[in-house]
Amino acid sequence: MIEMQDVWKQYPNGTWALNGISVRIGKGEFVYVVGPSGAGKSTFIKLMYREERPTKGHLFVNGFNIERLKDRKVPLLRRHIGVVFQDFKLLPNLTAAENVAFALEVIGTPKKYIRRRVKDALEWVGLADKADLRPAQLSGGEQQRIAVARAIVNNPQLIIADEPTGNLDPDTSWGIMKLFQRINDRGTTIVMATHNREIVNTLRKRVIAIEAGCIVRDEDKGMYGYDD
Ligand SMILES: Nc1ncnc2c1ncn2[C@@H]1O[C@H](COP(=O)(O)OP(=O)(O)OP(=O)(O)O)[C@@H](O)[C@H]1O
Repeated sequence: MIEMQDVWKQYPNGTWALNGISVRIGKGEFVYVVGPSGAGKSTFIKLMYREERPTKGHLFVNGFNIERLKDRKVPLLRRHIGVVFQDFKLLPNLTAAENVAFALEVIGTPKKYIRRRVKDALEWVGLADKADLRPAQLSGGEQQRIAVARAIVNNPQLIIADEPTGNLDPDTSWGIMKLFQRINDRGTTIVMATHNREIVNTLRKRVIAIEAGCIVRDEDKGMYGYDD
């Protein structure tokens, strides 16, 4: 599903964020990406949905060769990937339902399918009754549930999450993790960067630790392993 072969990433200002990453993540895996601030976790994740391009090395995601992927083909890649962010990134002027629908509109889903699928996704995250509210009228946890609905509405093979519980209190965070667990139970691969020690040490999964742009640990049912 994801294969990185000696991937390096340098930003235009000269910073090397990744220094030779090789890793394979199989279909249906649930992987936490951990490491100190500035270690390269977000960069690692951004390469997977072609938000950033590798400077050197080979990277394949869902059968797409990311280094060779033309800009106009990026939507084809993203059709099979759902992304969840720390700050939700919902569009403020759209309702919850419209935010979820937008993800289908941009990939050209026929209108007649959109309404049903949005309704199913909102029911799935338990927020069918908030469909007509705007993000500002929702709690942080509810906004993140809407973001999860948006990520899964197209039934992607891969969910990428960058600190999805970073802005949430512990109880709300566990609610979001239950959703991720259910998504993974359906066979969807999950890659999640996190600083949440309690979640990593309780809901045990594969742990990839990145430090200074290198993978320093890769364990099945691993632990968080940092004091921050
Ligand atoms: N757009 C950018 N331009 C220049 N440097 C960047 C850019 N994005 C990230 N970096 C640098 O690349 C390195 C890795 O950053 P990255 O955001 O991947 O780390 P991180 O592990 O996700 O950190 P955090 O846990 O704080 O989110 C850092 O030194 C950072 O300053």
